[in-house]
Amino acid sequence: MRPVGSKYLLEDSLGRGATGTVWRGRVREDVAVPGLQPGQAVAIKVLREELAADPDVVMRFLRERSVLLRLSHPNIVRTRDLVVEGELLALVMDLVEGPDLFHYLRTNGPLSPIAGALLMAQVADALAVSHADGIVHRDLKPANVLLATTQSDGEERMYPMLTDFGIARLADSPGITRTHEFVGTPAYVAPESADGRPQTAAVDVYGAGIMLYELVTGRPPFQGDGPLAVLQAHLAQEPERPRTMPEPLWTVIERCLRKNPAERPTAVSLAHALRVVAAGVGVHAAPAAVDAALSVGELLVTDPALAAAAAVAAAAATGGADPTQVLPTRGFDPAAATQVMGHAPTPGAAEDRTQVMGQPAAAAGAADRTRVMPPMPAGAPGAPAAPAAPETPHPWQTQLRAARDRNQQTEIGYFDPDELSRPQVAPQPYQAPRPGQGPQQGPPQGQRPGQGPQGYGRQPGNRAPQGYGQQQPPAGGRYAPQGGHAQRPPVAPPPYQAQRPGQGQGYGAQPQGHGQPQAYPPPAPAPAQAPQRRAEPQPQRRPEPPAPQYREPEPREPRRRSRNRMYIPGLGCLKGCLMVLLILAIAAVALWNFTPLPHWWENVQTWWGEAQTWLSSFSGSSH
Ligand SMILES: Nc1ncnc2c1ncn2[C@@H]1O[C@H](COP(=O)(O)OP(=O)(O)OP(=O)(O)O)[C@@H](O)[C@H]1O
Repeated sequence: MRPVGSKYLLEDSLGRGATGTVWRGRVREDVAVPGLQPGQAVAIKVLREELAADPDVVMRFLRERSVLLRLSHPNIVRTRDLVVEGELLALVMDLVEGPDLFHYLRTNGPLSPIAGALLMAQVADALAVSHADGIVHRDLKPANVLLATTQSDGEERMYPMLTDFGIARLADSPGITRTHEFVGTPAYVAPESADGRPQTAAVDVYGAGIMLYELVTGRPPFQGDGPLAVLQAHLAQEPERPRTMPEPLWTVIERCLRKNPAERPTAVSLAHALRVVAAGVGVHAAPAAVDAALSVGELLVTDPALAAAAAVAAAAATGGADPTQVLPTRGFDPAAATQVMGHAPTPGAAEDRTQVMGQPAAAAGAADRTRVMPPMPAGAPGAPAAPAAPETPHPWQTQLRAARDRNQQTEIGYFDPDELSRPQVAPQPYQAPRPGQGPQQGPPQGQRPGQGPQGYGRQPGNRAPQGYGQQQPPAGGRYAPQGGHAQRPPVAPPPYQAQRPGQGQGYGAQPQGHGQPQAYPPPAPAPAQAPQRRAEPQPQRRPEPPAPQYREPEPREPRRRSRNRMYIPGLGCLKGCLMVLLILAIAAVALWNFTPLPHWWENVQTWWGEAQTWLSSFSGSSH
């Protein structure tokens, strides 16, 4: 066991992320740590050496120590200690024995709308508490939600615990991420983060919206063939409502995914709204609950401070007001949050920001997991006309790339400066499933099967194309979110699914006339493109075989000679012969000296002499 600092021992590695390695550890038996028992098991995140070596990160680490330590909520993994010793920075956290949501989804597939809403309601609770304390998570994603287990009524139940609070902020050091870079996870990155605007609590709400979408559909709403395309989509594309998404849930998601941060709901109202949705979309929902769910939009309250800030920003854009005033000051400390983003609203940074904002930073984008975005290259659309200097990869980027190689969850976004000037292929919109095909079956258009980001595009084989009716509650019904929902029955499909004619077998299989009102009209049809394409099938043209082309025979490689300049023809053979002769000579000497051969030779000579004598005497007597 390796010691960490003077109080902890590392046991085994639990996993490695972009910012460090998480270890299962233990408090030393002979020390006292407030809130922890001697010998207690803990999780220790040892930050990467590059972070520990950065004075800016160390300073921030120390400065935020008290904030991180006091952040306490049932759905937040508690940080117990921060270790700063020599070249080592580590966070000591409560150990959560359970999978993270990323791996859970990969193994079990998407959640039902009710389970997804209830799970995210608890995540939103955690966000509300942290936002009230001035902490923006900034890297919300399934990998940062651990599923803890608790016993209730003799049954194991799972509930989410948000981890990695403040890590993205710690890692975002000017010394590590240069101008125009950010630490984040592209699939979950808010548009304002993507283009370098100040990041407020609204970035977490955006991340929550992406996660919610992913939880119930199995894939994030914005995808693309690479980081650039994904970030572009965040900035420019509107999310598509999947056909099977219940309307109230879609209302919530759509509001969270607004491009304008001021239009997103607060985390508090999000948590409340999600519980209302969960109560009103089930087949057994009471009519009043169904009505409440349909009016969920009214519960989603925006932050007036953000709205005011947006107004100031708009004024600044037109009249040149001080953009630093854009930041809201209520509820959390956005200035602090912004200052550590590497896009601080200092005059210099503001200049930088203008440059970044001109960039379709989507264009600078990334596809997944924690990623450090490289600086915006000169020559990109909107970039200042600066002399293009070849950039060597920042050590942090190299480290992150290595981390990506080790851990699928982490990717680094390098992009070729030329790539920015090339038009990006926008990801195809959500393609409606064919009749009889499940809403989530198969990857989106333009994506090969099994190619979905982090494998989410792939649906587990146990989910036939039957809509939510096929979706199991997590852990085979084990997941029962806290807060009075623990005893909910397994999720059943919402009424509208059961009553839709002409759908896959799952719909027909639902009991009819169960006394529930049809809560929601069928969702709006899928984008016009897809049905049109199906309704008017174009004659498929067979691709013409390529014309046979004459290919020059490749010149033969010159024969390789030995490095020995003196080449004697036949020397190889001669050497072999000499070797054989030598071996034969040695064998002959050995035979002569170490066998009775000389004696036999003497006998042979004697017999030969006798034979000659006998022959001569025989011939003499015959004459
Ligand atoms: N408190 C904890 N208790 C138990 N396991 C944990 C804890 N914190 C993290 N882990 C596990 O450690 C592994 C690495 O966590 P980490 O946060 O470094 O990874 P990540 O979120 O995938 O990476 P990153 O966000 O840096 O890209 C994950 O598999 C996670 O489940």
